[in-house]
Amino acid sequence: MRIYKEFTFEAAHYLPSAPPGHPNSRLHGHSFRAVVWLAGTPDPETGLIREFSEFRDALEDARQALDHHCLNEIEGLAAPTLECLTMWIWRRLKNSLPQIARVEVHRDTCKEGCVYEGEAD
Ligand SMILES: Nc1nc2c(c(=O)[nH]1)N=C([C@H](O)[C@H](O)COP(=O)(O)OP(=O)(O)OP(=O)(O)O)CN2
Ligand SMILES: [Zn+2]
Repeated sequence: MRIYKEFTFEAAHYLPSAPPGHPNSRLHGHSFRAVVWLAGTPDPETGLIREFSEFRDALEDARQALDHHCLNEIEGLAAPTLECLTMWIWRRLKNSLPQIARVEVHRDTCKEGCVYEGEAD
């Protein structure tokens, strides 16, 4: 069984891998929507996999680290693609949310996103 919670953030970035003069090589901004999934079995006494207020507090740490920042300046995000963002969020949260099972990052205005389920960890 899985539960999920979302958070959104606005951030700037540029892609160092883009050729000089390409729009992606210049600083620009996006609205992002992250969805974090936890997997587990409900505790037989509480009925909870994880209390949602604790879940929200853990996500708030990641949200504050990302929101209204230039992603390239954040340690571990020198190449701030959706792929790297999903892994960064996973690693940021795995200690506070050990049941983490899936991280999605969506860029809804561009109709694109990325899903990470811990393959590289
Ligand atoms: N595999 C990936 N490819 C690209 C990524 C990525 O994270 N993973 N990121 C980008 C850039 O961030 C680029 O800004 C996204 O551009 P694009 O998909 O063209 O989206 P829009 O320009 O339409 O977005 P707007 O917010 O409407 O400007 C490129 N490739
Ligand atoms: Zn971009």
